[in-house]
Amino acid sequence: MTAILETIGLQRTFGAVVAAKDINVRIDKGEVVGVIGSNGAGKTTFINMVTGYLPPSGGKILFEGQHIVGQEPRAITRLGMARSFQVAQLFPQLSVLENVMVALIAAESPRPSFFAAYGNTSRRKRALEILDEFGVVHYKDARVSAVPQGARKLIDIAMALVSNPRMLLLDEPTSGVSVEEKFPLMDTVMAAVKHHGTTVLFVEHDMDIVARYVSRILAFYSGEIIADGAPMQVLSNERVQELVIGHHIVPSEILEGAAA
Ligand SMILES: Nc1ncnc2c1ncn2[C@@H]1O[C@H](COP(=O)(O)OP(=O)(O)OP(=O)(O)O)[C@@H](O)[C@H]1O
Repeated sequence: MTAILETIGLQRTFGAVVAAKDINVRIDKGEVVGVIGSNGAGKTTFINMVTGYLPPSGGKILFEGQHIVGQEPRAITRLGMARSFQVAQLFPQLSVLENVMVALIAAESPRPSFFAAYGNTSRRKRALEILDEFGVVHYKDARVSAVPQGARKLIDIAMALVSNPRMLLLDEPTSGVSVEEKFPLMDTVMAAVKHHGTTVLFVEHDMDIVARYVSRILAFYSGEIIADGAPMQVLSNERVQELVIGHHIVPSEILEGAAA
């Protein structure tokens, strides 16, 4: 079976800092992969390279078997790989619906025109559909700057999914979201990606979220993947507990997190 995403010998240095050291990963269609690691471990560097925002210093990246190193981020989006950012990338002065329509056009066209958003009923319909699916359609006419943080995150992720990508990368989807909002937010996102059959990879610091939503974990430390496997296996790995989580957790706590 062809992997949806494969990296071979992926490397990135910033001067003397090695942010990615020979990263070899293969992700199959339908997987939900969590990326964990302490600050500076190389998680965002990995996502930035895979989505075309940062050129690797060496190595290969294949999306559905096609080499994508050197392609622009927008070209990679059009191939079917979308992403969201740690801080939602929205136009604060535009309405929520306008933001989603801009995202749809950007995913469709090599040279998007903002004005192309208007007068196209099929795009408008699609944008409203995804806002409805994410439970935020009642904000459609609100300016993004007036929307609460949790809903803003959902809108950002809805924008990444609006073009029906086959793979979605999320950089800390629950960062800045309150404890009460984070599980409902992830439930909504996961229901949407399951419905669309989207393969997902997301960076997350919150181990409760990771334990509950992913089928596989990649643990990064100092530019390397130090563990790769099922959540139970990775979260109970001693090096991961020492270098990533910072404390010892027992398997029953992991199971509790997954079942909560
Ligand atoms: N543009 C840059 N210029 C110089 N060094 C960088 C740059 N981007 C990242 N680095 C360095 O590369 C290493 C990996 O950074 P990266 O942001 O990928 O880590 P991270 O795991 O995403 O951390 P965090 O959880 O804090 O977001 C760090 O040492 C960081 O300082």
